[in-house]
Amino acid sequence: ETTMSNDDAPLPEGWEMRTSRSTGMTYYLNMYNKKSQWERPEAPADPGEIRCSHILVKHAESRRPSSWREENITRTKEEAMEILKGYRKKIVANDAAFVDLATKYSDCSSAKRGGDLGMFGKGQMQAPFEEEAFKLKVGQLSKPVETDSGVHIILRTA
Ligand SMILES: O=C(N[C@H](Cc1nc2ccccc2[nH]1)C(=O)O)c1cc2ccccc2s1
Repeated sequence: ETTMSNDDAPLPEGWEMRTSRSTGMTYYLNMYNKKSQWERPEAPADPGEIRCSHILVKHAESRRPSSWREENITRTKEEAMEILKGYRKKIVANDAAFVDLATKYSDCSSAKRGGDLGMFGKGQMQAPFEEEAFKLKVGQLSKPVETDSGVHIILRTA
């Protein structure tokens, strides 16, 4: 064995270890695209597409300062950030469910789907949103993210 093999370390996200039925050799399966490789992966598998929900709080400088819940949104960006941090605190403290706050308060039309945006790949969402979303592990909640639409918190669901 020339290189140090860390077979007991956990595999990076999105990979699973398999044993070849014919040779008994260990190989690695990318759970997103079902491709296999002999080499132990060093980095998370590229998910290609992920699924997220979000809570958006718009403000006066939002690209479209209007939503299903408020025809003319006048709060400042700072106020929007404070409101959103309040929601994040409740979710983290388990005082409120993400989906309930999204349904009641998100200024995105996805509020009707509990904040769910469905599956998306790179190049579909505004860059700051995409950048933060693709960093998240499944089940992880982002810090507040600013886009031209307003201020968001993102929950990766798949
Ligand atoms: O862009 C949308 N809605 C905008 C607000 C908004 N801006 C966003 C920017 C990034 C990610 C989600 C975002 N939602 C609006 O309602 O003014 C979307 C609504 C929905 C609804 C269902 C699935 C995807 C989407 S994307």
